[in-house]
Amino acid sequence: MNARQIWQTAIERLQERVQPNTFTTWFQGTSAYSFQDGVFVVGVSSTFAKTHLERRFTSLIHSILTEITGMEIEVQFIVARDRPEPNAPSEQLFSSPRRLSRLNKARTSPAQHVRRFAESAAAVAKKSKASLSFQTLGMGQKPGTPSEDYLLSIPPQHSQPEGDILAPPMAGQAKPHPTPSAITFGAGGPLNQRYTFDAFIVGKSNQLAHAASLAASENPGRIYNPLFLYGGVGLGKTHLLHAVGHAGESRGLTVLYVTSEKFTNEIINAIRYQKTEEFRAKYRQIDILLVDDIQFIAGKESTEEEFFHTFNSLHNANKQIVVTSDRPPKAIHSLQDRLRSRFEWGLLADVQAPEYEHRLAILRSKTELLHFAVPNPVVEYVARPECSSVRELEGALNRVIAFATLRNVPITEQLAADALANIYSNKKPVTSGTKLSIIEVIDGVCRYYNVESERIRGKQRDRDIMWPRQVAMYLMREETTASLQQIGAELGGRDHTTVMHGWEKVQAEMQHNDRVRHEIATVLESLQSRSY
Ligand SMILES: Nc1ncnc2c1ncn2[C@@H]1O[C@H](COP(=O)(O)OP(=O)(O)OP(=O)(O)O)[C@@H](O)[C@H]1O
Repeated sequence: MNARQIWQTAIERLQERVQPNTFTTWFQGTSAYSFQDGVFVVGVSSTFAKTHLERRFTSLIHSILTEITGMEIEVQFIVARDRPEPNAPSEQLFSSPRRLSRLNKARTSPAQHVRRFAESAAAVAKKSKASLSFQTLGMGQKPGTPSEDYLLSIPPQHSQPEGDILAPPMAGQAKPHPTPSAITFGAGGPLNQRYTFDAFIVGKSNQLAHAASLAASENPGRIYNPLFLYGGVGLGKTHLLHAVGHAGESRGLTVLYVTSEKFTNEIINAIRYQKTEEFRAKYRQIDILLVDDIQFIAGKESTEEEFFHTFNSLHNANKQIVVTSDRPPKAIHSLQDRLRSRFEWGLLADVQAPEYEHRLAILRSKTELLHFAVPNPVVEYVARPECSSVRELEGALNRVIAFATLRNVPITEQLAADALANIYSNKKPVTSGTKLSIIEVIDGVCRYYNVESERIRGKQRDRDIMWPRQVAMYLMREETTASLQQIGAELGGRDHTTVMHGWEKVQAEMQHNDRVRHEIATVLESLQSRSY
């Protein structure tokens, strides 16, 4: 793997671990600058971005790069315009046998691996799709006392295959021009082996989604087509999507799983290199199309257009379509009506946060899968209400087990309390930064745009006040713990859908406009520097 490929993989993992808008703000426009002698240099577009990335994301990037390469990596950032010839040395890095052997020597020792896992566990505990797998403990293992083999057997994270997503170019630099032949429309993402129906624990919160997914997998294209699964983060939508895929594959059907980002990138490249026919051929020969996070195609005209035609052609041929989203179609405001109505055509099934008993059942099943004897009081402790997403629950459990392993002590409630002290207190995880209050956001936005808070809260709809108001909505949703309703109430009694619309407007602008991205980052920076 050269530096660009490593960064491409890292970017995909970062996208899974940070909020979409955080990703857009801070990681779009970054690139692999160089990778030499264990030092990975990330090219960024401004000194401001460099400072912010260094402060907030160094440890996350470090742990992801270490996962990908299997080596301890030092991360540095450089404002890309400082040096004009990025990547030149890095391309040869892994092709040189001498370098390879040097790097192999630098490979992480088991002890380092254990330490690193413990360090990164805190970061991934809150939001991680890490698929850790664990070897069965040896016979005679004392219950509740995990062996170190457990940690040493942690494989690198489930990685996406090399896709056709190009590493994003640095700001101000010409986009890389792959030759058309370099663009491939291969298979979609791989299905995660762990995400099966058998491993999915059904409770009240996901009963409908589970039953519908099972039915769709047993009668693909015949009932519930499309199947639209929606709900909050980490609640099992992707798991169900993959489970449908596994069931389809086991019947010999052609299954394609794709994230909407990958779908979008394929379309962009297909249009750019006149490969739309190839693109269409690929998508129209499949039996089951699984698209994750469909909400991200909203507002992307060509992607929506192409998806619309793909949808129609598959649906007409009775091929199964299953999509996931973080919200129902009617709440995806910038989605074309014709797509919205097609999504509503089949079955909409939501997944909610699991209630306490359901969380207990999920945790018990996870401990069984991990072959770990975790005492009941500890399972009950981990199932505490603070962990409302299953991903968080998994992270918390992994962390408790890692703590016990590292210290070579039994898993007790006290140990769980120690392991989860940061997570189960009100502190936010390192990568999320400190949460702001909605008043701080209003004050900061007013200061930045030089407008009075009464106007932000008022009824005026002039352009000069609409934008700051929408920025306030966006930042309140992202940077505070307030609900949409609370934000609306604070902003002069507005409806939660208006807040959602404001958030989407800013989000969409940030995706297409560097200047806006920078502007929002600056407002946020000013807010955070005052709140520390
Ligand atoms: N009911 C369940 N039983 C067992 N495991 C579950 C269940 N729900 C979720 N999980 C596990 O929780 C983790 C997160 O689930 P998943 O990635 O499917 O969430 P998601 O809803 O797609 O989240 P996002 O919107 O962030 O993509 C996965 O490891 C998954 O296996």
